[in-house]
Amino acid sequence: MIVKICGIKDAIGFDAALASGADLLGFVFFPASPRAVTPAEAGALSRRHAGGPGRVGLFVDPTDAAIASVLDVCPLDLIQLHGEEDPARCAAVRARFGVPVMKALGIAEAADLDALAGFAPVVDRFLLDAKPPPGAALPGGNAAPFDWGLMAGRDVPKPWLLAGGLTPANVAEAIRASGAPGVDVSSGVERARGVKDPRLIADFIRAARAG
Ligand SMILES: O=C(O)c1ccccc1NCC(=O)[C@H](O)[C@H](O)COP(=O)(O)O
Repeated sequence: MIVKICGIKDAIGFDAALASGADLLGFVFFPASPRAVTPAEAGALSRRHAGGPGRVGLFVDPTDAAIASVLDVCPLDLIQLHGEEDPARCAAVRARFGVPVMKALGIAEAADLDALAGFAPVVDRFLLDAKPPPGAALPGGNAAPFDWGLMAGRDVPKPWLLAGGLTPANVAEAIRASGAPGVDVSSGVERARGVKDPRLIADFIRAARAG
């Protein structure tokens, strides 16, 4: 069970995710987010510990220059594309930077899963998330779940993470209902928007692994 803790922006969150055994840590490079970090801040956090969890850089329709400005100071193990990037853009990012790409797709109904086939040849992972609720200011990180049953028995063509509204209380059921091989969380391990809670991070990872 792969666990990604997204929206790490300070040493408390970083150290808690590390201590609790997270596999992946997400840094949000989207200035409008309450979880946003600068490239330099992410680089400094990364240097707190050599090795350990994989570093994921989350971008929303980034320019090449925006990605390069992060990679200059913060090595990434995975680039998460969480905007309207199409397969050609995913392929271009992957080829230009030589970093594996995880494409986030919003899911509300079974037909949304048809998009997976077009992306599969040019990405390394999928993050399957809820679509943003109407009026949401952010394209992700909205504490909104989708119908996990849509994933039951689905053959997803690449490794994938389930996201959207997961919490320590519901993650085990979400894994059971969806068959997900990995999970991603942000809001569900926060005590206030953008503020990670070490106890909730530990509880979430324990519940995901126990499920
Ligand atoms: O978390 C953000 O602030 C964010 C901003 C812009 C695009 C995506 C964002 N988050 C994406 C994630 O990977 C979240 O972890 C995922 O959407 C789940 O979020 P949550 O429902 O809050 O657990």
